[in-house]
Amino acid sequence: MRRIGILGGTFDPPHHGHMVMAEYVYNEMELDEIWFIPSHLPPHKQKAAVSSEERLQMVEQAVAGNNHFKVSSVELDRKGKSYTIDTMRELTRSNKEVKFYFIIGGDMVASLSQWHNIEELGKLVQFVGVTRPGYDWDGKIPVYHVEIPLLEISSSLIRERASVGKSIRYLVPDNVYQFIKEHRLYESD
Ligand SMILES: Nc1ncnc2c1ncn2[C@@H]1O[C@H](COP(=O)(O)OP(=O)(O)OP(=O)(O)O)[C@@H](O)[C@H]1O
Ligand SMILES: O=C(O)c1ccc[n+]([C@@H]2O[C@H](COP(=O)([O-])O)[C@@H](O)[C@H]2O)c1
Repeated sequence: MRRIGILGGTFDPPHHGHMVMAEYVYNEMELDEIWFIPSHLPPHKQKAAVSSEERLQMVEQAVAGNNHFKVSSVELDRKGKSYTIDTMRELTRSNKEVKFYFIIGGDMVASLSQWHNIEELGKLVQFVGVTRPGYDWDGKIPVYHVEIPLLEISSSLIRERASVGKSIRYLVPDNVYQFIKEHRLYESD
């Protein structure tokens, strides 16, 4: 049975926090691949600042050169709100011989119980929470923990810095940095 990690996100833009968490979980959980899945409309967040197409292209740039990182456009193709249950129903139907691990940041672990159809989702995937040492979780849905070096990088930080003309170099993979500059993303008008 293949073991696939899923990293869903808005990726507005993708940054080194995403890359480190994906690589650590790949390594620590002995997975075969990690699939990055950009949301079309994030379920519990404001609409992304840039288009789905631009976010998809940035994620493709971010994973380029890593053979075990792949990108799936399943949520962008489905349109509408990107509930994880819909995505995982679709992926488990079309990948019978795969065990899926859904990777989330430590900040999301506590709100897991509010996810759409969480009971069913918990049967389709094994959740993996990427957390700081000592993070406690006593919810109903079991979550494996993988510790990563704490990286206080977020897409919001990057959007904020770019909008006031500050450098975002080294917060994102270099080709994502080049893409953002070329397309003048996140600049204020
Ligand atoms: N620096 C980080 N360390 C650990 N997990 C992270 C980090 N940044 C993002 N994540 C996790 O990656 C997943 C996708 O995140 P997302 O694309 O929404 O980026 P974000 O940086 O959290 O965005 P925003 O700042 O716009 O809210 C989520 O599960 C989130 O918790
Ligand atoms: O399905 C849900 O109810 C749900 C609620 C919150 C977040 N998620 C998923 O969690 C992933 C990270 O979310 P976000 O908001 O940080 O981009 C992304 O794949 C979302 O679709 C899913």
